[in-house]
Amino acid sequence: MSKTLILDGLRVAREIHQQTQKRAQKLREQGIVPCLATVLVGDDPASHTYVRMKGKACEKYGLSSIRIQLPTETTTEELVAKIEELNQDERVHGILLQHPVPSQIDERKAFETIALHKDVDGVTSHGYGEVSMGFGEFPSCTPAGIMAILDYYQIPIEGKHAVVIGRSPILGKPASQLLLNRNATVTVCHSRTVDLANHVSQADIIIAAVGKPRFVQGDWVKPGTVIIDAGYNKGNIGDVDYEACFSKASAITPVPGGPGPVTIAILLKHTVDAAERMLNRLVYK
Ligand SMILES: Nc1nc(=O)c2c([nH]1)NC[C@@H]1CN(c3ccc(C(=O)N[C@@H](CCC(=O)O)C(=O)O)cc3)C=[N+]21
Repeated sequence: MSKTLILDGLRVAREIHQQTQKRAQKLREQGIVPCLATVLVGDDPASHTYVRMKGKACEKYGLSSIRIQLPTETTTEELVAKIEELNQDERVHGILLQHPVPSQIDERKAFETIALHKDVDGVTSHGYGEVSMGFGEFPSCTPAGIMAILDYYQIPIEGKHAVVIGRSPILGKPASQLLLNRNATVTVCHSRTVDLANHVSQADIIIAAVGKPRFVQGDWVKPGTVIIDAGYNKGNIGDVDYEACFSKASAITPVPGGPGPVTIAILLKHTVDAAERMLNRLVYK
């Protein structure tokens, strides 16, 4: 068997960040500081870590960020009001509401409140719909990051059979749409799928987005498959049994160091995209 290629998310992220940093610098010279607002409800430690990483990345690459921290007992109405305020705030170009929110909150309703032009995280149904139709500007960040990894390593997508495991609104479902728009043949598997292993064994590309540690087994995988592990379980463990799948795959993302860092790079890129668009509206209006 030939050697397995490790798809290095840090390398892909670095390249995206370099471009973002240049564009952010240009914007600053024109008097606009691209700004991401992050909203975190409650005190889940993992969510705190992710949000902190997003804020730090903004700082490092020349964006500003506003961090909104709301208590665990926040109501849907309070969260919606906060998001509406950020929609109105002209300094803010992108809004990220960290998923998951505490269970008393209607998360969908909160997501839907985000103004489309600030939905850099691709969580609104409007944004998702546009992305699915093939003209959306801000696909959700992990799916966009997955595509960036495949493209960076020039992995062919057209005509390939992609099996997406998971159908969540900001990961599996939009990932399947992006792959479909690139002319992959897409199978979407989920918790009610019958004979999952059989579906997975027919994949040329596997996107693991289930949220179960080391779920995808080596003996499900056809030799030569490209494996993208988009899982982020406790302790930085992916959704793929890495050791067992590595020997079968032609290429595989590690966790950490796979789609995670690229997700953040895409989020910042989208924020700069949104800021550039606001500037263009000011100039050409
Ligand atoms: N509205 C919303 N949008 C999201 O994009 C979103 C979200 N909610 N909720 C949680 C998930 C998870 N997520 C990750 C981002 C970066 C890493 C990442 O960079 N991980 C590093 C390691 C992290 C560490 O060092 O602790 C890596 O994989 O190499 C992981 C996971 C974004 N998410």
